[in-house]
Amino acid sequence: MKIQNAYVIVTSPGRNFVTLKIVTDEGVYGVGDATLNGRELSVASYLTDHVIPCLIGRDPQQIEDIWQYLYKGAYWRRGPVTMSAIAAVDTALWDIKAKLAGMPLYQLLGGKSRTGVMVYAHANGRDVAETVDRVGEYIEKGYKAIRAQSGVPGLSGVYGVAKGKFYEPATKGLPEESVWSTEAYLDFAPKLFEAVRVKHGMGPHLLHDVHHRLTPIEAGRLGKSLEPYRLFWMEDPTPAENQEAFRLIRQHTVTPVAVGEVFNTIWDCKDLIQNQLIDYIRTSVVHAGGITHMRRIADLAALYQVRTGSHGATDLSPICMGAALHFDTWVPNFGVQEHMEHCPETDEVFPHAYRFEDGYMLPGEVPGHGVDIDETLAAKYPYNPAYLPVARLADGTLWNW
Ligand SMILES: O=C(O)C(=O)C[C@H](O)[C@H](O)CO
Ligand SMILES: [Mg+2]
Repeated sequence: MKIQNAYVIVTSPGRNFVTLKIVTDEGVYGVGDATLNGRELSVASYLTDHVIPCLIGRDPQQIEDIWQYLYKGAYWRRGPVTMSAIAAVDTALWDIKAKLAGMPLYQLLGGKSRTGVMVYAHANGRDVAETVDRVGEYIEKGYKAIRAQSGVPGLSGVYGVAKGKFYEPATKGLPEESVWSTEAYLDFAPKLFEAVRVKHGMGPHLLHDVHHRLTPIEAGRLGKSLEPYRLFWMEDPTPAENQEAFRLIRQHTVTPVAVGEVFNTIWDCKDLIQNQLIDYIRTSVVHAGGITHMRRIADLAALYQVRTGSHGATDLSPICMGAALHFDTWVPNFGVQEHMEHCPETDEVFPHAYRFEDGYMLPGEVPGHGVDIDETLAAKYPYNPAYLPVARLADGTLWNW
């Protein structure tokens, strides 16, 4: 069997997505997500101009060899563009292999380790009252785990707070700018979680994303101040380039820490995991080299009782979500999966077998990862350039968004 054709589909049904389709000479095909929010066309070009010519004629069943060929063979290793491109190839090849086997992907990975994948929803509001209400709505829908984000008094355009029905940080035109104040946020965050616990009790798992905005000692203070509200995790409390920083956070708080949505390889998280500086690893199928590499990360994490909590915002396409749900169904050290609902246009372009049931998601039983792309419909939504925002302090200093 040979790879006969491969091509990239860029579409924007509600937001931009990049998809790789690999077609074999026996007619079986697979699809992989290659979306890198705000930098989409760089991955599309990396695939079209540099990767696809190397794929034609290869045996699509040699997933490991193709992964190694693309990783080692480029000489230039790692990075979000490279690893998203490799991820797209890898996801499409696993899709093909599972279709050939006539099995849902989780079976090929080793079968079910659980009956359903616990997912967390995004409750966000402009203020405490609205966020508390949103949490209530998700509890009503059956979610067992809910991330709470709220507007902070005195700050406009805080990360995680929706302008419309669907939260989407990327905007058309040049990057939007917002002003950040750590002081205002640190005073406010414990009040938000106190209000959520007072209204909804200690039952639901609560999560919170700090989105890389604090220094290590500030993160320690935040974690300590949130301890009474027993968070499931505090996410990205500080940028993770300097991994020693997490030791300092650990010295001050037992609030669990989740990191990794911007990581691309096992090398980005090796020290954090081996030194037990985090509790959840948030790497995703699309940004960390596909199923093949995610397995390596999860196996390393398992040695240190670090569990998975994969990134699953709306800029990760339904194809990534489908592949992630098969992975989550198998992976022994699963923690939780992020789930942000896609808009109806996105769902229509990417027909999928996965579904939500009472707080859990199920990957479906169709052979492959169970997600396809309707190319005719996709062609109706041309690429729409958009950027992620940037944040500045009140004096204009560029900060972490
Ligand atoms: O979902 C999350 O936890 C995020 O932090 C979302 C990111 O900001 C988003 O995926 C960036 O494209
Ligand atoms: Mg995040």
